[in-house]
Formats: sequence, structure tokens, C-alpha cells
Amino acid sequence: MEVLWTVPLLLLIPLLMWTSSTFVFYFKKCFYVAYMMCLALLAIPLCVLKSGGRDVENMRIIRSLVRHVKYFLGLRFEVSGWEHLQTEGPYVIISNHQSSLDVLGLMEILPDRCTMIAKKELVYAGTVGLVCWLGGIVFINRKKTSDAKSVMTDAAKTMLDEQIRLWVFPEGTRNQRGDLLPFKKGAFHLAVQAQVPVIPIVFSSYSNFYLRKEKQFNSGNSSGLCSCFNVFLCVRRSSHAEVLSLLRRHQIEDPPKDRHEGDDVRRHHIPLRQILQRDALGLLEHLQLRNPEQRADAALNTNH
Ligand SMILES: CCCCC/C=C\C/C=C\CCCCCCCC(=O)SCCNC(=O)CCNC(=O)[C@H](O)C(C)(C)COP(=O)(O)OP(=O)(O)OC[C@H]1O[C@@H](n2cnc3c(N)ncnc32)[C@H](O)[C@@H]1OP(=O)(O)O
Ligand SMILES: CCCCCCCC/C=C\CCCCCCCC(=O)OC[C@@H](O)COP(=O)(O)O
Repeated sequence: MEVLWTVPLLLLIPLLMWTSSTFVFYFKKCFYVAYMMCLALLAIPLCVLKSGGRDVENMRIIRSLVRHVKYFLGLRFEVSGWEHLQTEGPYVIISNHQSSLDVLGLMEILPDRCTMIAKKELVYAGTVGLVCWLGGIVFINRKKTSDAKSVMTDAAKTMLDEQIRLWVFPEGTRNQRGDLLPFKKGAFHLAVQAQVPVIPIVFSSYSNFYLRKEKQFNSGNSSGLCSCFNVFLCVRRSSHAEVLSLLRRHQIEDPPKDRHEGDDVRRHHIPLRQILQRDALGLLEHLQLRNPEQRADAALNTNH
């Protein structure tokens, strides 16, 4: 008897998927969250067995478990500039932040010994939160700048002591308007404090397949066949040269005797942030180009 009820219910799902884009949106979002939660459940014992607890090396396990999730959501990533991530030693990665789907692109290119800065609320996200903690994610309280600053200052020391790379979303929140919010300052303080390069990564806009407000998460074309949506990830040359030249200029302009501790940090994050914000915005616009050749040219031209 119960089986008789299950059959129409099971038929209802494909019917709704076929006819209602809002249903598709919620179905895919729920699937994504539930599946990530399950993957996290699998990852927890693996991380504990591998490292005995919280360790950036656990990100290798997390990365390998997450990489196939894109296939279920009909997403593919096209990456340009991989080579810029081959920079030795620690660095700060900055990237735009559109949605929790960014995690899929992030895991696609995540270099070894790289973890993230995230809002502290994420640690309470069940199994996903625990996995984030096991992966060494640095949690900050965005509502208390003084706390966030001291956590990030500690992170700068840890980066150097333990040769760790940190991925920061400098917009500080998700933004799907197709532009960039003004960058927060922490990532640039971090780079100058630790004296490490900043590597900018730009995700192309998701607006052709994912619109949160309009409840659109496309999954097929008009013929009903599954179509895939490409996200372009452009990794830019590191800004090490900028960090160094800013520091050198400062040393020339201000003889060491006039300098106070912390001056480098206070003054130099400002132009660095402005340069990178302008650069990333230009690249975001270029990535919207339809023709792959044009896009490659644009990436090369801005990769000076
Ligand atoms: C196997 C299955 C697995 C399943 C799970 C799958 C994956 C899990 C694994 C990984 C997933 C990871 C995903 C992570 C995504 C997380 C995304 C986020 O959470 S985004 C939100 C959090 N991020 C941020 O907020 C970005 C960082 N924020 C900052 O850097 C900010 O600057 C700040 C430190 C929070 C302060 O912000 P505020 O709003 O106060 O603004 P300002 O930037 O203007 O700063 C104010 C003031 O402070 C000075 N300042 C800032 N930082 C520093 C510093 N480090 N040192 C010294 N001073 C600092 C700044 O200069 C300003 O002062 P002034 O104006 O005088 O210059
Ligand atoms: C309690 C908050 C956490 C909610 C997360 C729910 C669980 C999600 C489950 C599966 C998704 C796996 C990837 C999780 C990483 C998502 C991180 C994220 O995107 O957080 C949002 C944060 O960048 C900015 O927050 P706001 O835009 O300021 O809001």
C-alpha cells in the first residue's frame, strides 16, 4: 500500500524539475547542502585518522572529497593562470565571493597547505563546521573588529611559522551584483605583516546559471538535455613585486629612525588594496566575454 503512494511521489520530482525553475532552485540547493553535510561526515574520521585533529593538511582530504560535486550541479571550471599558484612558500589568496558555491571552485584549485579565513558562524554549521575546523580554517568575529584584527595578526605569524597559505574573501560577504564590494582591509594587513605576496583570483559571474534572488539555478536546456555551465577562474600573477616596492619606497622616504613600529602595515595596505581592487574588477568584466579567445587574450593582457 505504502509503495503505491511512493510511486506518484517519485514521479512528481522529475515533473516539477521539468516544469518549475523555482523547484529546481530549491532542489539543487537542498541537495548541495545535504550532500556536503554527508561528505563532511565521511571526512571527519578521515581527517582525525590522518592528522589526529585540526591541521591544514586535512584540506587535502576535503579537497579530494569535494571535487566531484560540480558534476551533480552541472558546473565546470575553466582555469587560467594555474602557474601563478606554484609560487613557493606562504601567500595570501584573495577572491570575489558570490555564493556558497564558491567552495567548489576553491576546492578545484586549492594549493597545498592552504586554508581560509571565514566568519565564526560557520563553525556551528554541523558536520561542515567541524570539517572547517579540522581543516584549520581561521574563524573571525566580523562584528568585533578588534578581535578579528588580533586573530588575523596571529594568523600572519602562523603563516610564516608553519608555511601556510591563506585564502581570504576581501569583500567580507557574498555579493552577486556582478561587481565587487569595496575590499576590507584585513587581507592586505595580513600580507604586509607577514611580508608575503597576494595572489588575486577572480571567479566569473554566476549570473548565467545562478540567481539567488530570482530563485534560478539552471539545470537543462530547452531540449531537456543536461547542459553544463562554465565558471572561469582566473589566477593572476602575484603582487609580491607591489608589496616589496611599497616597502622599499617607504624605507627610502622615511629613514628608519623616524619610523614607528607598525608604520609599514598602516601605510602600505592602502595602495595595495586599491591596486588589487581595480585590477580584479577589470578582470571580472573581461571574464564575461563570450568568446574564449577574447577571454584568454584579456587574461593575458591583464596578467602583466
Ligand atoms: C568533505 C566535505 C566537506 C564539506 C565542507 C566543504 C568545504 C568546507 C571547507 C572549506 C570551506 C571554506 C569556505 C569559507 C568561506 C568563508 C567565507 C566567509 O566567511 S566571508 C566572511 C569572512 N571574511 C571576511 O570578513 C574577510 C576578512 N575580513 C577582514 O579582513 C576585515 O578587514 C576585518 C578584519 C574583519 C575588519 O573588518 P571591518 O568591517 O571592521 O572593516 P575594515 O577592513 O575597514 O577594518 C577596520 C579597521 O581595522 C584595521 N584592520 C583590519 N585588519 C587589520 C589587521 N589585520 N591588522 C591591523 N589593522 C587591521 C583597518 O585598517 C581599519 O582601520 P583604518 O580604517 O584605520 O585603516
Ligand atoms: C551558520 C552559517 C553557516 C551556514 C552554512 C550552512 C551549511 C552549508 C552546507 C554546505 C555548503 C558547504 C560549503 C560551506 C561553506 C559556505 C560558506 C559561505 O558561503 O558562508 C557565507 C559567508 O561567506 C558570508 O556570509 P554572508 O554573505 O555575510 O551571510
